[in-house]
Amino acid sequence: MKELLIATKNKGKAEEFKVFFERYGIIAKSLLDLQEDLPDIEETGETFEENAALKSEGIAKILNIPVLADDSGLVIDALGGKPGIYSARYAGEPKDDKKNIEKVLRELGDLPVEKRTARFVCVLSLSIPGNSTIYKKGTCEGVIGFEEKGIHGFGYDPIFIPEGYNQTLAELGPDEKNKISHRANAIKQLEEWIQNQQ
Ligand SMILES: O=c1nc[nH]c2c1ncn2[C@H]1C[C@H](O)[C@@H](COP(=O)(O)OP(=O)(O)OP(=O)(O)O)O1
Ligand SMILES: [Mg+2]
Repeated sequence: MKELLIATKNKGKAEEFKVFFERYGIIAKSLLDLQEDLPDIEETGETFEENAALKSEGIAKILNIPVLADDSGLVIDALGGKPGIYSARYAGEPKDDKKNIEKVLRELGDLPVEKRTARFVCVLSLSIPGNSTIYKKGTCEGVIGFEEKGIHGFGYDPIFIPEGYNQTLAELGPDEKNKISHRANAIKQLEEWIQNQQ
């Protein structure tokens, strides 16, 4: 069975990647699975693509193996696209999902549902030593709810209601989320590459 390293320290993402890649007979390991503690990579880019590449190229260079990275975030129309690439640290350091959610809900206030449109964006970058990095993007459209609901998932899942549903991703749970999420859609784009590896 092949392995692929995902350059993430986010437990929620790592778990989703394990489930996705199992389908292809690939064991997805994250930085949390490694013995050595690799340096934290500063996400100083101005786009999801730049930040993903900083992570995948940075780790691929250190270990000299193929590395996949995920840079993702929540783009809210009424906030001019914020928190966007700043989603993880929207309410400041250290990153805190609960504080980030509270800040978003505070900023949206009682805006009506038709003005609460948003999308999750996921950019995957795959860096194979000696090759140029490839990028795949996935999105998931929805609206921001009025309060936190549900216990599954991570990040902004308790306030994100995907299009066509009336529950948050945190209420829907992993099986449903993994069919429709931005990350699932980005991974579908990677399928062709994966199939060529086997
Ligand atoms: O499916 C998702 N469900 C809920 N929230 C999500 C999702 N996907 C991204 N998000 C939020 C979490 C975090 O606030 C930011 C990602 O920031 P991002 O820098 O890509 O990830 P991170 O710092 O948590 O881990 P790492 O950089 O080690 O991969 O967007
Ligand atoms: Mg990050």
